[in-house]
Parts: sequence; structure tokens; C-alpha cells
Amino acid sequence: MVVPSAAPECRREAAAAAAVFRRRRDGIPTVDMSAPAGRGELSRQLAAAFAGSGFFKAVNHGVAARVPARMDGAAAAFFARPAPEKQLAGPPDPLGYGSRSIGTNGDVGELEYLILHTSPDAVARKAGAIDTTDPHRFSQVVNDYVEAVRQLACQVLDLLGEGLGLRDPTSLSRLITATDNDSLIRINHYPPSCTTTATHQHQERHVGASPRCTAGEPKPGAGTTTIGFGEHTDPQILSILRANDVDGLQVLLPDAAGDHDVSWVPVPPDPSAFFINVGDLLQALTNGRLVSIRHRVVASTGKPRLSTIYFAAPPLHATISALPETVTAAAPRRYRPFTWAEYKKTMYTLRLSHNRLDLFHVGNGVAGVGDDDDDDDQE
Ligand SMILES: C=C1C[C@]23C[C@@]1(O)CC[C@H]2[C@@]12CC[C@H](O)[C@@](C)(C(=O)O1)[C@H]2[C@@H]3C(=O)O
Ligand SMILES: O=C(O)CCC(=O)C(=O)O
Ligand SMILES: [Fe+2]
Repeated sequence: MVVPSAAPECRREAAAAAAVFRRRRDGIPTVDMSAPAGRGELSRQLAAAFAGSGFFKAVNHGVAARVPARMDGAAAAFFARPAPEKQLAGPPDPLGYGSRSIGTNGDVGELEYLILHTSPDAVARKAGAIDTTDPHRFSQVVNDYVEAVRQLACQVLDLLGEGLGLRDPTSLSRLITATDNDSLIRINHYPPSCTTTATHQHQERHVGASPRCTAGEPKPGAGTTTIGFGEHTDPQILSILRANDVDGLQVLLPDAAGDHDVSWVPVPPDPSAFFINVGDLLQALTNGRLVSIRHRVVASTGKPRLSTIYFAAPPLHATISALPETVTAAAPRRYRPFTWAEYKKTMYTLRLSHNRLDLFHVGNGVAGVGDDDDDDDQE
């Protein structure tokens, strides 16, 4: 099994993270963004949570509840429309509306979704197909949501920069605020399900494909898991997830016994919180000190799950290279420099569960930065 590993020099942060971790009864590291113990303590906590598990739950984050509530309302209205109307906003190329099929390499899940580029122009271009009655209102709702989560992402990255002791603590947030940043919003809708599917690396059982739940169908047997969204890491810098009160999200964490084994830990839903995880690019930027956490969504019976994820990404031409402070004699450079365009091009050729950052490990013998200047945009 793959064990998310931290470099030796960050064992101290990992131990501190474990302390944050233990304090929570549900096992989910939680950070109070209102900084009750001061900014220094907040940045230490946040860096420790990220180094220990690549993931934390942000509470008291300052985003007004009406912002995600409006986003949920607009998303629910879209997903309630008849299938032929929703398909006018697709197929995902990779932006747009999609159903069941994830990417172009054979991955499937029990969900439908919308993927949007976060630039207001790109949102406006898609809005007409998503909300035929009031596209301007839809754009406004998405733009307000993006603005709120972008601010939260910047706050997290600046605190992380301070926690890591970077000479320029704002260098991470500047990557995602550049005018030509390539950040995305994804809205996932998981209908309630009652049968079994599974074909993934860390899966317990492998069973056939499943349609939606219908009356009289058998309920899942013990030990089976219906996959809503298969296991993967997020490729970008940082992901900020918010969902309704329906469970399903799971993260792959090392077992408490410290026996190098891992297990899927359910993340209890909390619509008032944001769940924030390290992406592949942040793992590369920190030379592997922070680890991009594997996660998945298992289908839930009863209620539909609605989630919105903001993927904070740099411009396509940005070069991703380990921050100098993270490269030492004891922790030599792990990944060769690459551009986000190059990483993206590679990722779209791979399955969801692939460990794509491994391909950029030094010594892997693949082409270096500048060898591929194909900066094609997504639209
Ligand atoms: C199978 C795929 C879907 C994905 C692109 C990829 O080839 C591999 C990464 C996948 C992922 C996971 C996180 C996000 O949901 C996503 C939008 C992203 O940036 O990378 C998806 C991609 C997608 O659905 O297009
Ligand atoms: O829908 C969710 O809750 C998580 C989905 C996810 O991990 C993703 O879209 O990358
Ligand atoms: Fe994800």
C-alpha cells in the first residue's frame, strides 16, 4: 500500500500535527481561522496540520453563510433540470457539464457535475447554457463564491508561508492571484445510491457497475462500497471543498498504530466548514514536506450530496520548482522543475488514481521545463 510520507526534517511538524489531530474526537484536524491564540500560533497549527495529514477542516473562516447557500441554490436548480437541458452545458472538454464519466481515460463515478474556469469572462460564457432564465444572476453567484474562497485560499497560503518560515511568505498566494491564474470551480451532485461498484487501488471489494437506486433493488452487502468519485489527489496547489450535510468524503490516512498501513477515514459532513487540502503542486513546491492527500467520495444512501470545490492553480506558464527553503543537504530536490501547462497535459493522459507527481521525480528521466511549451488554454 502507498503510505503518504513526510520528509525526515518535518517530523517535528508532523508530531505537532498529530497533537492537533488527537484533539479531535472525529480524527479530523481542525483549525480555527479566527486565530483565538494569535496569528503566530495559527500559522504553526496550519503548517502542522498540512505537514501531518495534508488536510484540515477550517472553522470560523469568515465566509458569510449566504455565499455558499446561494451557490448551493443555483447548483441544485441546475441539477434539477431535465437531462437534455443540462447536456447543453456539456460535454466536459474538460470544462462544462458531465455525467458519470470523469476525464477521458475511462474513469466513472456515481455523479453529475459542472466544471468552470473561475475567470468572470469564462463563467459568463458558460452561464447562458446553465441558467437560461437569468444567466447574469448565475454568474454573480459563482463570482461571489469564487471571490470568497480565493480570499480564504490566500489567507491559508500566506499563513502557511509564515509557518514554513519562507523569506517571502506571500510567494505562494501570489501564484493563485496572478490575473491569468488557471483556477477552477467544480460542483458535484451525487444522487442517492443503493448498489455496489468498485475498481480502485485501495478498494476493499471489486463489484460490477451500478445504476441509481430504484425501489426493490438489493441494499449493499457488508464490505462493499459504491464509488461516487474514485480515489485521487488533486493536481493544483490547494483545494477548498464545501458540501451539504451528506456524508461520503473519505481521506486516506496512516493508521494510528504507526505500522505504515493506511486506511480510509470518513470525514463527517459540516456545511458550515471548509475542508482544505494540499494539491500536487504544493507538494512539489514544498519539496515533499507537505503531501497531497488521496481522497474519494463513496455514495451515500438517502440524500443527494452536493459539493463545491475550488481548485487554486497558478497561470499555465508558471514554473513549479521547490522553494529554496525546502531544499537542504538532508532533503535534496525531489522533483524537477516543470510548468503547470506541462503537468496538466500529462495529467489529462492519466487515470484519476494515478500518482502523477511520481513522473516528475528527479531521476525519472522525463523531459525538463521548456521542452514542452504547449500552453493551450482549456476553452
Ligand atoms: C481522470 C481525470 C479527471 C481529472 C483529469 C484526469 O485526467 C486526472 C485528474 C482529474 C482531476 C481531479 C481533481 C479535479 O476534480 C479535476 C477537475 C482536476 O483538475 O483533476 C479532475 C479532472 C477532470 O475531471 O477533468
Ligand atoms: O465531491 C466531493 O466531495 C469531492 C470531489 C473531489 O475530490 C474532486 O472533485 O476533486
Ligand atoms: Fe479531489
